[in-house]
Amino acid sequence: MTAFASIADFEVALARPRNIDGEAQEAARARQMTLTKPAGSLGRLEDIAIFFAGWQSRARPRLDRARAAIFAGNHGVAVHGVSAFPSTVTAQMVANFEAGGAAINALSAAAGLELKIVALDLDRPTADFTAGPAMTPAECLDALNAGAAVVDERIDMIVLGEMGIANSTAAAALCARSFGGTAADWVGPGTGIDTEGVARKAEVVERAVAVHAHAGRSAFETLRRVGGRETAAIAGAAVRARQLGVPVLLDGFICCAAIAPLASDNPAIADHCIAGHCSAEPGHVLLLEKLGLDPLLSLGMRLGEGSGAAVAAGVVRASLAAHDRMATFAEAAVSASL
Ligand SMILES: O=C(O)c1ccc[n+]([C@@H]2O[C@H](COP(=O)([O-])O)[C@@H](O)[C@H]2O)c1
Ligand SMILES: Cc1cc2nc[nH]c2cc1C
Repeated sequence: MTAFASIADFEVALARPRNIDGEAQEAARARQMTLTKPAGSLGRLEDIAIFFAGWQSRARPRLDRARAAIFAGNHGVAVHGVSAFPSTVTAQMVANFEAGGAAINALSAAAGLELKIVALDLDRPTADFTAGPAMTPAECLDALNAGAAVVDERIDMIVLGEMGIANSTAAAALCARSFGGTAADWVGPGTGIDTEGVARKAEVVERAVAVHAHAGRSAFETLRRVGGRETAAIAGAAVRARQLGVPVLLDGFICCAAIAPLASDNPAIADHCIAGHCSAEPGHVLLLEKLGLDPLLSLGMRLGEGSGAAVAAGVVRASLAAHDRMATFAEAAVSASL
């Protein structure tokens, strides 16, 4: 069954998101105060446990089933020489994911995540968005639903990631259309293009913003005009996760750029999301600020494929383990104060 039967269905889900369970959140906050440590001494680990409690509606949240979903797509905009790699690498890397040889295979296994790879019509790249919309409405709705399909109510967390040659150009265009600023604010080296390449990329993004300036600015229109199938899928997965109360861990610049159009429609839409890390792609700092997200890690990573979020999943696991397994002052007969 598809999550979003129509564009209107998706728009309702975006406009009327589920709220956090304040009672579960309060119960988790109260439990934190009873654990054998000075209050607040586990820093952000305490906040993460309270956040998970609120979204999972459980005072002692769990991470028994956590899933990483990596979406892959190809991009017509690649014809402008905006990536250091050819588009054929997208399918080659998907084969590598499936064979178990990529960074995400090692990192998701290390973090105890179930890994799901979703290749989205790789032999049918999106249209070049400097000439017209990247996707038809039907194609974009299909991609949103492909994303939504990886989320179900039995999972305790969804980690989102992507793979797609040239998608850092699409990501920059999504950010520029969602949050304004100049193309130069949002472009960077991606897979490793040189200064000249970055300038070319900025021109491509500027042209895209101009070509679509007349069009509606809804999240759906932005996702379909200048995004890719994998970024639409990430947006669909995030909105579906919100409907089901499943916390989301976001990866790097491209993954967060998929949320930008949603947040420009509804600034509260990323409230159930945690940014796993801050990527080395320069636009990510500004994007995180616009999304109101404070990344868990900053390791200079810029790989994508969910890798930074998978590393951050280890921090989430640590947070929930401490919250669940620590003794209380009463249980351990430790004096709680002077
Ligand atoms: O996650 C990031 O912040 C990130 C930063 C730079 C590059 N990437 C990855 O590199 C690809 C996009 O880079 P490019 O140069 O082909 O646009 C895509 O497969 C992404 O997963 C990812
Ligand atoms: C090799 C390679 C691996 C990737 N993983 C995510 N994006 C990527 C881009 C390239 C080029």
